[in-house]
Amino acid sequence: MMDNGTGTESTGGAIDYDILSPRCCVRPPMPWFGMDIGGTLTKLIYFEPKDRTAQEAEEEKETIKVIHSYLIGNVAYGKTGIRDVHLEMCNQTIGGRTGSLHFIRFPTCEMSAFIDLAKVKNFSSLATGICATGGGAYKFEEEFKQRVNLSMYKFDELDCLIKGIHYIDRHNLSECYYWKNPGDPDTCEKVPFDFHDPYPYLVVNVGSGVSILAVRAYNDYKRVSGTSLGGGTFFGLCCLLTNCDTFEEAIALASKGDNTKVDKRVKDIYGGDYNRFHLPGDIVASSFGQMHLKDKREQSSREDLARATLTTITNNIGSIARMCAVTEKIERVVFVGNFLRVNTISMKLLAFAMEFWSDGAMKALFLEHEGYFGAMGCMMEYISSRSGDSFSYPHPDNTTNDHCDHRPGCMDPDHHKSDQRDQDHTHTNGLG
Ligand SMILES: Nc1ncnc2c1ncn2[C@@H]1O[C@H](COP(=O)(O)OP(=O)(O)OP(=O)(O)O)[C@@H](O)[C@H]1O
Ligand SMILES: CC(C)(CO)[C@@H](O)C(=O)NCCC(=O)O
Repeated sequence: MMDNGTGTESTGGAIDYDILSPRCCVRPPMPWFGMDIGGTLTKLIYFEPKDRTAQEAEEEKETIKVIHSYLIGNVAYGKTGIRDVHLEMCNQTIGGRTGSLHFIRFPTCEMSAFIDLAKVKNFSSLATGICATGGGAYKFEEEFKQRVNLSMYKFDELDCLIKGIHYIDRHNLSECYYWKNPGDPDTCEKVPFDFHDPYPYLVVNVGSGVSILAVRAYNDYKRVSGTSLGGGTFFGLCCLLTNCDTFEEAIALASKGDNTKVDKRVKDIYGGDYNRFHLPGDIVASSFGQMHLKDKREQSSREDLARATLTTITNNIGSIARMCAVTEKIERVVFVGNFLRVNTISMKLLAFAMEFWSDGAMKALFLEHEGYFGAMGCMMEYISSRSGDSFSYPHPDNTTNDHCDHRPGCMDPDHHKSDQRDQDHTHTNGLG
């Protein structure tokens, strides 16, 4: 039997709830995390409750205090863990508790150090398990069990992705944006986009690999395609070609490079435009198409190679996304995933390509929390699954800040009883 941090004891895999505290009676005990263990990066969201009474704060277990001050007192953890402070979301009401969401990431190859940390911080005295999504939730399940006696509460990564997008978009007014005039460096600007009525839309999740989903309603999506040429390919090829070490370095190199020294453009082949099929001379006809020539190889710098790699991967993703959008008859395409982190080059390229190749019919949209939606959805799934129903995840159409008479981001069940009925109705063939 294990103490689960609520003052009750759990008798198996499931977490018990403190029935003595009405505020906690149907909610999992703190701390609340959502974790997305991806092929390259692990994303961790931590919910920091801000509504504790003085007595609750005092009675809080020492382990919770230690974990809390470690996470909130730092912005860097070890050599590679980072808290993205600029993404923090304050005044969020989730599962009846109000607090802040903190966004943390570290390379998945450091999972062993993370497990060590969970051991040192005595996490298993608080909970019998950890909720996780992404491939790593499966891959590392055994290791978590063996080394820290924590079970994995696993949730599907694409369910979590969609749920996370819906949650964060509804609770951060400036989440969604597009690039206006993406082809013109002088006038190009980031413009907020009202994603209030989003359906249907395509999600292109550019992580290590790429998954493309068509989302037709709150509880209706399918994975329509994918490609293994994703963010991992860019980063991997860039390391090989330029000997860079970090993603940030790869992007910095690309920002100073010129892909036309590496690629073959239409005008390198035609001497100008290929008018009959409306192919302007400036577009890439063949990625890396000049690199069979020794002198061109010698003239191309690390920066040029990084830029060409970024352009190649980005254009390929844009092209597949556009074909999926045509097939699915969808005009709004939302690009997410950490490949887009600090990567305005790719965002503008995608925005330009989508507009150009669709004659202005399609729009590329972007979200500020880029790679964190899976982890967010995971936290939502966890809270709703552990509370025995889905009260904490009401239908988003009824929970926008506009519709809620209560606090922004309010997800208090008492405030949304009628929303709940809507959701119960629609959830039967839901995402899960
Ligand atoms: N600090 C970073 N370290 C490594 N890669 C980074 C970093 N920042 C951005 N990236 C890019 O983000 C990609 C990973 O994105 P993301 O975290 O969305 O995917 P993932 O969950 O690891 O992968 P998958 O979903 O395919 O399992 C990397 O392949 C790289 O292109
Ligand atoms: C395998 C996943 C889903 C892991 O997140 C992702 O990396 C992906 O969608 N890769 C592309 C696989 C494909 O070729 O469809």
